[in-house]
Amino acid sequence: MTAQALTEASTSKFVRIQDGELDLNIHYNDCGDGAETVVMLHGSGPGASGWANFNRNIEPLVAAGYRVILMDCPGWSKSDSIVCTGSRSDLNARVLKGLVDALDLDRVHILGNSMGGHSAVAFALANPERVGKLVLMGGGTGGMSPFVPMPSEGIKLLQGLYREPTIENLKKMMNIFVYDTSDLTEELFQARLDNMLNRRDHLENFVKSLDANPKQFPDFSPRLGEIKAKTLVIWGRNDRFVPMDTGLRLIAGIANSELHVFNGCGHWAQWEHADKFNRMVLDFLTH
Ligand SMILES: O=C(O)CCC(=O)/C=C/C=C(\O)C(=O)O
Repeated sequence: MTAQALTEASTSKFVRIQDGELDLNIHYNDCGDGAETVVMLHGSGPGASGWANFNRNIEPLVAAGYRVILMDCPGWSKSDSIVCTGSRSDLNARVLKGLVDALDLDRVHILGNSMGGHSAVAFALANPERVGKLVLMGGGTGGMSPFVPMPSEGIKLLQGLYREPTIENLKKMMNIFVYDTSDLTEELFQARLDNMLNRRDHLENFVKSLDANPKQFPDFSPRLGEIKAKTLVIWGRNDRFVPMDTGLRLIAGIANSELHVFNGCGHWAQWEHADKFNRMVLDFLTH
């Protein structure tokens, strides 16, 4: 498949993951056919999906010869819905293990945004032999910040949007989500709202999950030293969702890691600074 031919519809696939009490139909996009695979894991905002989070990053990686898999976590997009009362990071990691087993992939690089970063770290802790390199943007572990009151202003707006999914609340959240809001078109807002409202079960289950367990993303700080994978941590200097000092905790814990901070960048580095981000990731994966 050529990079130009990639669309959400033409790459859309499903897999059934059965593991203990889990029995879930999981949606993913399968792009390119390179020998090395990069899995991309999206964030936890309402209406998020692999395609929505990474649409500016897929083609450059496919063109460079990677197979790119976008997994929609349980509770998002076309994947089955779920109420999660424990660690959502570990739940996503279990589902990803099911997916890489089903696709017969021995080892994958994982690129995770926010919740996707938390889930990538959970996967690396549980399955170290299955991980090539890690790229963590605006996430990697939950936990408190010594500098920013938690939940952060962005996370409060995100949770408010789950409880009251209106276009006004969506705009309030998106307007502090990215640093430069000029790329946030009415079309983008509408597409995101449609994604959200198409799956009210996801919205309701997220709220039930939060009510049952407000700490969906545990603090992995004490275990970060176990991660041997080469890791690139990327943050936005102006991130108002997951504070930048989380990135410092990650590089303090993961020995083989480095941190890049984008100036003029909110919580969506891979979208806000896509060209430089893509070059940086390709360089990191190749060397
Ligand atoms: O609460 C956390 O630590 C994670 C928050 C998070 O995952 C937010 C992500 C939002 C998006 O990536 C999105 O809406 O696209």
